[in-house]
Amino acid sequence: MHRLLEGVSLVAFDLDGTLIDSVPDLAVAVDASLVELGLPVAGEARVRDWVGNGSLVLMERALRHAVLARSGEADPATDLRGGAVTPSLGATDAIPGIGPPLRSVPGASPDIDSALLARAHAAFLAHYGRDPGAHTRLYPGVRECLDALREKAVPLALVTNKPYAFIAPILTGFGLEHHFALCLGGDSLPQKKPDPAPLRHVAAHFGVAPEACLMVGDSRHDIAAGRAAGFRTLAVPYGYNHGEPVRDSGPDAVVESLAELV
Ligand SMILES: O=C(O)COP(=O)(O)O
Ligand SMILES: [Mg+2]
Repeated sequence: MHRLLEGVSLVAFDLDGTLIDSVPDLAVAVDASLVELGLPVAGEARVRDWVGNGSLVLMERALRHAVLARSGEADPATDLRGGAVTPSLGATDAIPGIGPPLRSVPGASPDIDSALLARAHAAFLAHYGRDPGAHTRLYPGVRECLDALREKAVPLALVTNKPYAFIAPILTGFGLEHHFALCLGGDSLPQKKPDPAPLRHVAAHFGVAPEACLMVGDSRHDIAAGRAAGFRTLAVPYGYNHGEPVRDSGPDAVVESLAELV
């Protein structure tokens, strides 16, 4: 058993990039949505760097990239990875929602019209919802870890920024729907990670002191939320962290596989 688990009465897991490699399905849905809007596709490698702040921000990042790509200014050095999360109203013109050819400085983030973002997000939810687990896989060590924690009778919670509606179909596909006593999606509360509110909610729900709770995740948002909530924090390095090493966020420990936890 990992030292961080000593005295722990509740474990909260992140989902995407921690338990499941969901990017193949997310990328298919992002690209199908972009095609529907007449925009260039993004591809799996880019989508991997955009996951982590929920589906609306994912589509905002995808639109920013598509607008730059369409105007021939997509720049591999452009940092859209953990980029802007506040949609702003932009001019609309040729394609509804996208402004005139961008007078952008390389690396600048174009404004995205809120109506276009709403359309793109609705398209994404429809495409992804068709079969959110089709090409999604559990990471090695995950089942072993969850089964062992269940045997130890440690209550488990799932705290993801993914919309709540997708959690059950994915967990059910892996036969893991009974492992979690509580699941929160990115739309379950007004706040999502890195805000500590979802983790505080989980700790309060089970009546466990934050010091006796462990947050396990793959991104800086999980570690920041865990720390701000007073949880212990454990990171896995194989997931999605906007292309940055999650170690840089200062988790209490890092494990290569969740099997090391138990
Ligand atoms: O939907 C996302 O952006 C990522 O979800 P996660 O919080 O499970 O990593
Ligand atoms: Mg994650």
